[in-house]
This record gives sequence, C-alpha cells and structure tokens, in this order.
Amino acid sequence: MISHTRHGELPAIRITAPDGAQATIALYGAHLLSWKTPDGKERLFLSACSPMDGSAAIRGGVPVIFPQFSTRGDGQRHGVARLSHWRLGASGSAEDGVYAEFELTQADVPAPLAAGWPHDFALRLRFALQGNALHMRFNVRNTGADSFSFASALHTYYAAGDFLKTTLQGLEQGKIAFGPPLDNIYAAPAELELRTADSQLQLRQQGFTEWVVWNPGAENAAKLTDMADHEWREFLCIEPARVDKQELKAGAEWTGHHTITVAG
Ligand SMILES: O=P(O)(O)OC[C@H]1O[C@@H](O)[C@H](O)[C@@H](O)[C@@H]1O
Repeated sequence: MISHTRHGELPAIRITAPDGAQATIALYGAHLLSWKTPDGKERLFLSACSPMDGSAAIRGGVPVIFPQFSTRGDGQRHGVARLSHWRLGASGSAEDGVYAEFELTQADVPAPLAAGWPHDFALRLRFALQGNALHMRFNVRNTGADSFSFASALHTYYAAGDFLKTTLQGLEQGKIAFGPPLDNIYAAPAELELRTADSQLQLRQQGFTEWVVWNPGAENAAKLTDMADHEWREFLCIEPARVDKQELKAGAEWTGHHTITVAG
C-alpha cells in the first residue's frame, strides 16, 4: 500500500508491505527517511538535528548523490538530486514486493542549481519492499542531444546500534572492525556483510564501481550543525557509488541496484 504522509514540513510517501515492512520517502531528494523490517525495527539512522524543511540536505537515511560525488568536481557538493523536489511515479506490487518510483528531470531542479549543471536528464529511483529486503534501483537517462558525465551514490546511513561494535566483511582488504573515524573508497565487490551490535545484513550492489565507507567520529561530528554530538556512534555509512564521473552518451541510460537484506 502507498500512502501520502509528512515528515517535519516535508511531504512524503509511505510504502507498507502486507508483511508489515515499511519505508518512508520524502519527495525532497526522493530521500528514504526510514525503513522498518516486518519486526518493526528501524534499519536506518536519521539525525534528530537534520533540517526537515527543504532548506538543506537531510542528514541520514539514503541521500541520492547525483551528478557529482562530494567535492570531486566544481559543481554542487554531492550533487543536486538531494536538494530537489522529486515527483511520485508508478507504484504497486511486483515480483520484488510493494514498490514506489520517484522521478526527477532537469526542469524539477531549482534554477540556481540547474544552471551549474545544464544537461537534460531523467532520473528514476525505485524502492521495493519485501520481507527483510529493500531493493533500490536507480536509473539515469540522458535525454539531451549531447553526452554528459556523472557520478552517483546511494549514501546509505545504517542504524548501527554502536559503530564501535560494527564489522564489515567482503572487501578485498578483509574484515574491518570499526574504531577511528574513516572516509574510505573501496573497489566494489557485489556483496558485503555488515554486522551491527544486534543484526546481520547483506548489502548487494550491481552497476556501481565503489563502496564508500564513512563515519565522521566524535571530533568531526561536533563540527556538523545537523548532527548531535553523540550521534556519530549510532551510524555507519556504506554507499554503493560511482565516485568518478563517467560518460553517458545522448539517449543512453545507466542503472545501479542496491539491495539490503537483513539476515539475522
Ligand atoms: O556532509 P555531506 O555533504 O552530507 O557529506 C557527508 C560525507 O559523505 C561521504 O560520502 C563522503 O565520503 C564524506 O567525505 C562526506 O563528509
């Protein structure tokens, strides 16, 4: 079932699966704010200090990064998609569960931001919920007459319980046990295993080229106005990404998949 709701001042869409799984997506950024598995447990971190009025990017959940990753370029930091109001597209039931799609084109991007990246594009982000799995499918189409280059990421903030008790397995570097702050880019195997203080999750990607792993630690978190000082310990970001801009020819499209399954 799909219903309209609000989160703070932001209009949002709620997906509720027959098994009780639930996701809430703000139209601002097509930003996944909350994902609850059928047991009612929240799987994503969302900062209590995040702006929720469309004046700035939301801190937590799953920000959509497009067309620039971080400061890798002279455009808007982490791109314009997380700062634009998307539209609800198709929704319903499919093989992979109850789903809703969100759409954004160049015409939807606020003028000052659009001026910084003047290309014709169409984005479609689909969220599907079934049992303990969440599937995100991100599609980028070049609708213009010239090629453009873009980077992207699904900047997932996991509710880790306790960052310091979290481990990640599957990277060629071996098992990572977290401690000091980190902001690392790794080559992207298809699958990772994340163990938080109380859960085990499988993270799968297809189409992306890197995993970015980030936690600011206490000192850097204290400098962030949209994060409470203690919150750094509650989350870990693991982002399937395409950190460097790669070309997309006129008329071509690219699709990235990100599936998270709670295994225990
Ligand atoms: O504060 P922002 O713009 O949401 O970015 C958060 C972090 O996002 C991560 O993806 C980057 O690797 C970090 O360098 C960055 O600090």
